[in-house]
Amino acid sequence: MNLESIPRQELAGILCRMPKAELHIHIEGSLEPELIFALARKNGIELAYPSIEALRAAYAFTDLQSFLDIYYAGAGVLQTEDDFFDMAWSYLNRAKADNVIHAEIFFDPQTHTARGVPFATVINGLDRAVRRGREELGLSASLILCFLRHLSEADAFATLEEALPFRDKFIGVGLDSGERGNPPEKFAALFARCRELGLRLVAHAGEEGPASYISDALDLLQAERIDHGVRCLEDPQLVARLAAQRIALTVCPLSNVKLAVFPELGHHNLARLLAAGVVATINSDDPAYFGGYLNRNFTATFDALPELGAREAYLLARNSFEASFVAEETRKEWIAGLDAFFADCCGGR
Ligand SMILES: Nc1ncnc2[nH]cnc12
Ligand SMILES: [Zn+2]
Repeated sequence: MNLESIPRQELAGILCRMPKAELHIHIEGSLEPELIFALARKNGIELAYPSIEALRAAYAFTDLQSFLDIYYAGAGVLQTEDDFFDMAWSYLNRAKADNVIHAEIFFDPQTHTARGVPFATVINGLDRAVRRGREELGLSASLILCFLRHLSEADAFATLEEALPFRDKFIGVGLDSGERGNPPEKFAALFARCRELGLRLVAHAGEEGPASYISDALDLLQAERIDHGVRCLEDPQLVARLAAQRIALTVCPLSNVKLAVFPELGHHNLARLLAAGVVATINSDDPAYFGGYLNRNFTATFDALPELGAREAYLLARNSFEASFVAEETRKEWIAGLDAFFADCCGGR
C-alpha cells in the first residue's frame, strides 16, 4: 500500500469516508442549542438566553472554566429518561454520518444527580440509545462514567455506589471537569477501587494542567488512556514513555483552540506527537460547543497542518481502533477493514 501516492486533494474525502472510532466525546457536549431550547420548553425551564442565536453567541470561551460554566448550565434542561435518550440518539446518528463505527461515550452523572435527577434516569436513557444504535445503525458504542474532579473524592465514591447496580451498562470510568488545582492524586483511592471492580480507566490530564498530571494519572490512577494529554511535549521523558508503552492520547483539536490551549489550529502539536511515535487519536470532545463533529475535527486539522498526509490519516484511524476498549479480535477485524479501505484508495497507484 503506497499511501504517499494519494494526492492531497483526495485527502478530505478520505478523512470523511474512512472508518474510525471516537474515544473522547462528552454526551452532554453534544447537546445542540436547538435541543437545549426544545427541552427547556418541554420541561418548563427558563434559560438565561432569550434565543438560540443568543446562546450560540455566548460560546466564546477564554479557557476551560469559562466553557464548563455554560456547559453545566446547558445540561440543566435534561430531566427525563427520554431527554437523555434523545441527546444520545442524536449524537449516534451524527457519528454514523461521519463514518464512526465505534464510540466510547463519556457521561457526567454528578451534573444530573446534584439537580435531583436519579442516576437510573440518566443511564437508562443513554443505554437505550446505545443499544438502539447497535441494532439500527450498526454502530458499536459503550458508556464511560466520568467523575467531576472539582468535587470531592467522597462525592465520587457515593456516585460509584449509585452506579454499581447498573454495572453492566458502562465499561469504565474517567475523570473530567476543571483540571487546575484538582490533581490525579485527589482520586487515587477511588480509581484503585474502580480497578478492583474491573472497570476500564481513563483520565483527562495535560489539557490545561501540567505534564506531571499525565505522569500522575498513569502512576497514581493507573489510567490506561489519557484524554487530551497534549502538554506531554513539555516533558521529553514522558513522551518517550507514552510512545514505548503505547499509551494512547485522545486529542481534541477544535476543543483545544476554542479553550485557548493553542492559539490556532496551525499551532497544534498533533503532527509532532505522531512524529514522536505517540498513539494519538482525533476526537470531538464537546462538538455542539466547539464547532464540529469528528470529520470536521479531522478536515480542519489536516487543512491547518501540512505535515499531515495520507499516512497520518491511516495512522489516526488505526490508532483509534487500537486504543479502543473492545476485544482484540474485533480490533483486528476493524483494522483489516481499514487496510482494505486504504488499499482501495491507493487503487493501482
Ligand atoms: N474539555 C474538557 N475538559 C474537562 N472536562 C470536560 N468536560 C467536558 N469537556 C471537558
Ligand atoms: Zn473532554
